[in-house]
Amino acid sequence: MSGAVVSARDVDLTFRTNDGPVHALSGVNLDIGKGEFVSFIGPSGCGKTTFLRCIAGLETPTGGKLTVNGMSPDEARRARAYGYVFQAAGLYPWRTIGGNVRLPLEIMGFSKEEQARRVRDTLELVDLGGFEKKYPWQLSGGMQQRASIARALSFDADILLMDEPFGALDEIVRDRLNEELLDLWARTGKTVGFVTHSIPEAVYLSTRIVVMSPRPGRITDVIESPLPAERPLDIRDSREFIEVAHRVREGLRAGHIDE
Ligand SMILES: Nc1ncnc2c1ncn2[C@@H]1O[C@H](COP(=O)(O)OP(=O)(O)OP(=O)(O)O)[C@@H](O)[C@H]1O
Repeated sequence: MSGAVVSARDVDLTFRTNDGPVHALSGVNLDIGKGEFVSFIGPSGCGKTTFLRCIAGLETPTGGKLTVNGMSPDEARRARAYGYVFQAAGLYPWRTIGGNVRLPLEIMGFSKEEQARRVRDTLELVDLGGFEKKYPWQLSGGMQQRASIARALSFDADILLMDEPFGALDEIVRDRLNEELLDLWARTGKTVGFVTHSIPEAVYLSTRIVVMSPRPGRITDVIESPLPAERPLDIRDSREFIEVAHRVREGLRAGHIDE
């Protein structure tokens, strides 16, 4: 697909370790179009994080070609093409929530007025309007993760990369954040790359689900979601949802048998 936001062609990555080479990614081919929500799912060690880090220019493939917005990932990183959300919220405890969200804006040299406006707007966007002056420890785990999403959105990059952002949260909070994330995605039109271990989370959120398997890390299935854009939580009881979840599970199982 020309004009893809992310384009991967035969991407390979082998880590050299003291225990010998680790083939983390093998022959990865994938295009991610503008505005897609693409989830990566697979067992531990299948290379999900590694692939996300390659897109972010934080790891360099040892083979193949990878472009982000038509540039090398490293150029895209320097052009601030993406915001990145980690599994742990990673907020600085000595900064307020507003101060944390402001940090990338300070580093990028936005004016004081622009910083203030963007902090206010992005905190509103993640429903943390009244919490700018609070410290991270004063917020629940789910609220901290929303603040870390606000930090990744504050400079309005078109791409949002999320590495198991809700993995450490309980089921109910996770459900709510999933709903909020879908709403945010619909309102902002970002292109999202999302790593998860959870089949329901992947199926609920994604326009496409990329199933991966380990040793070597590779793509075993890519599933186009038939679900409508509008997704209330109880869509998880629908036949379409259960069918997609079933196909993901089959993909995971097939990858396992291949090992
Ligand atoms: N910097 C590194 N040096 C050496 N090996 C690495 C490095 N980073 C990752 N690996 C190895 O590459 C493989 C893929 O790791 P990766 O973290 O991408 O998997 P993952 O699918 O994200 O797993 P998890 O779900 O546990 O986070 C694993 O075998 C891992 O041990």
